[in-house]
Amino acid sequence: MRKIGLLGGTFDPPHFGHLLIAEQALEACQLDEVWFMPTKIPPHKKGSNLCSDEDRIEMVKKAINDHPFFKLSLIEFERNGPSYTIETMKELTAMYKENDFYFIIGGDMIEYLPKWKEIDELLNLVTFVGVKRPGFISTSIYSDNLVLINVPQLEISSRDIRERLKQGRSIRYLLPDHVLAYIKERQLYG
Ligand SMILES: Nc1ncnc2c1ncn2[C@@H]1O[C@H](COP(=O)(O)OP(=O)(O)OP(=O)(O)O)[C@@H](O)[C@H]1O
Ligand SMILES: O=C(O)c1ccc[n+]([C@@H]2O[C@H](COP(=O)([O-])O)[C@@H](O)[C@H]2O)c1
Repeated sequence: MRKIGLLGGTFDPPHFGHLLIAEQALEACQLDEVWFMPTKIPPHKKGSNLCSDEDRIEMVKKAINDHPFFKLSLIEFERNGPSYTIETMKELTAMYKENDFYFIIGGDMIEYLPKWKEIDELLNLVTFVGVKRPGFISTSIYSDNLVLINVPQLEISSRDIRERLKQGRSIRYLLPDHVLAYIKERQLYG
């Protein structure tokens, strides 16, 4: 069996926090690859103004292109409606029977897992990898299907990056240079 990590996210824009947790999960869980999986419509961020699909996809490509084991999955762009993980996992487990899937989530998401669509069925299809974060609970009722890992803390978020850009402040060293150059070239978030 191949062990595949999945990092689902809005990636608006992708940043070093995403790359760090993917790398740490790869190592801690001895994964073969991590697939970055942008959401078409984030299920719990309805109504938010996202960058275009094309820009978010392009930025993820630029963020991961120098890593041999980071890949891009566009599976959620093939469906309409909110990108519920249960629907994605049903498709992925049917398509890749030789893979075991590990879904990586930040510590802020752990306590919201009970609210995810069809969570009990989802837990049969995937193991969650939760990245511990200070200030957020790191225990879960799903301890049988949730691996908790420690990673160095990076207080970087897409929201903060968007805010900084709106205010004309620097975002250097918060995300990869190629992503930064793309944001400037396309005049995103300004
Ligand atoms: N700095 C970070 N440390 C740990 N996990 C993170 C970090 N940033 C994002 N994540 C996790 O990565 C996944 C995808 O995150 P997402 O694309 O929503 O980015 P975000 O920075 O949380 O966005 P926003 O600020 O717009 O809410 C989520 O599971 C989130 O918890
Ligand atoms: O399926 C759900 O109910 C569900 C609820 C909230 C978040 N998710 C997934 O969690 C991942 C991170 O979400 P976000 O909004 O922080 O980018 C992304 O892949 C979402 O599709 C999934």
